[in-house]
Amino acid sequence: MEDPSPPLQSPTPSKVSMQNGPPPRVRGAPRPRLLLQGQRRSGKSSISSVVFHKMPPTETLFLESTTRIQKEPVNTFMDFQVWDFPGQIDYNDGTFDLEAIFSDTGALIYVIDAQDEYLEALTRLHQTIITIQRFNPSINVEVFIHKVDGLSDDFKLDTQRDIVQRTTDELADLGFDSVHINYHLTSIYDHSIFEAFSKVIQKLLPELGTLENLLNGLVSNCRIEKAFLFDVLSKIYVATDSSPVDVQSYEICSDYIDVVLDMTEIYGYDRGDSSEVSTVEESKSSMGSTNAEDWSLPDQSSVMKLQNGMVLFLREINKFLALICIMRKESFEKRGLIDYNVQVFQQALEKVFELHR
Ligand SMILES: Nc1nc2c(ncn2[C@@H]2O[C@H](COP(=O)(O)OP(=O)(O)OP(=O)(O)O)[C@@H](O)[C@H]2O)c(=O)[nH]1
Repeated sequence: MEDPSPPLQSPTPSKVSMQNGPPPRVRGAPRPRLLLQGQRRSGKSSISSVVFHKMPPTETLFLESTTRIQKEPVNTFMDFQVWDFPGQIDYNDGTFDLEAIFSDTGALIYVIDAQDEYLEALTRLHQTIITIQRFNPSINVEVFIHKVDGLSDDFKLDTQRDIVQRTTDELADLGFDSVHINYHLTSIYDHSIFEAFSKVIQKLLPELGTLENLLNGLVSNCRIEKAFLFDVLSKIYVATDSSPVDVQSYEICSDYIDVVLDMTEIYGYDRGDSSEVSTVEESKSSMGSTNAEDWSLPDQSSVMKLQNGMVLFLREINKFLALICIMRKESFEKRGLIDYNVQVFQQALEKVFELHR
């Protein structure tokens, strides 16, 4: 990889978002809720810490066992809550208000430790799905087959096949064959956990189709190979164009965000503390701020030329979102066209979020 070229439109790269406070949201608006469940030590708290708190994976070795439900607000481009359940919890002991827990939950993320014996975890998963169906049949059920870093590729796939088969058979026997479940192979030691979370979050976005269409337009107008709209703080990708995502493209874009953030932490200039914004009692969306201050930031971008003739182009969209494109060197030569189209894309995004308020 060559040295990153200096930002084209700014003498120093900006702090993409780290310096800004939590995004403002509508007071009292419900936050989509994600439930993290699974057996003890399956890795629930580690997932939440690595994805939302930038904890280095090796430090999760020292996490203590969760003893009560941890309700954590996550303030990124979209405000939501993650509820981390202790592994040993039993809902059916009569002490829980199941309706309150499950009724307006966006997704159940059930974590299974793939390095351990998982039959008991599967029994609990099946019971949980059946319980949830009573309160919220439309919930997204996402199974993270987790800690796959220690497994060979064949073993990973065999494990996934076995889990899918047992779950499908069991639910069909109990008359729940219409429940749709998504399975993800995950590990905190690579990008797979961020990719899986991206897919979970995308399903909660009513604007997803529009965002994809906008990205498709951008990609075809500027001859971009792949474009991602990233939430900078969590490195979750909010949307991408409709060409297939290959893991390498995702990984390189995600690493690029880390590079840009690290650089801006050290060399970025202070653009003022916009955290004041969140203390002002204004009516704002929980999804993509429409506050003029957030959207009218000076354009910040960064470019990196890769050895294989490709170019990585990052453009800050607002204080939570960044667009990252992978394109051929020749396509990047039409820089004016790219800047113009990205500006149009940015304005369209602003309107989309405004409309969904
Ligand atoms: N190899 C590997 N280990 C992991 C992974 N994720 C978590 N772990 C380890 O699993 C252990 C348990 O993780 P926790 O996050 O505390 O598990 P938990 O599900 O929150 O456990 P409880 O709070 O008891 O319910 C820790 O030692 C983590 O380092 C992973 O992807 N791969």
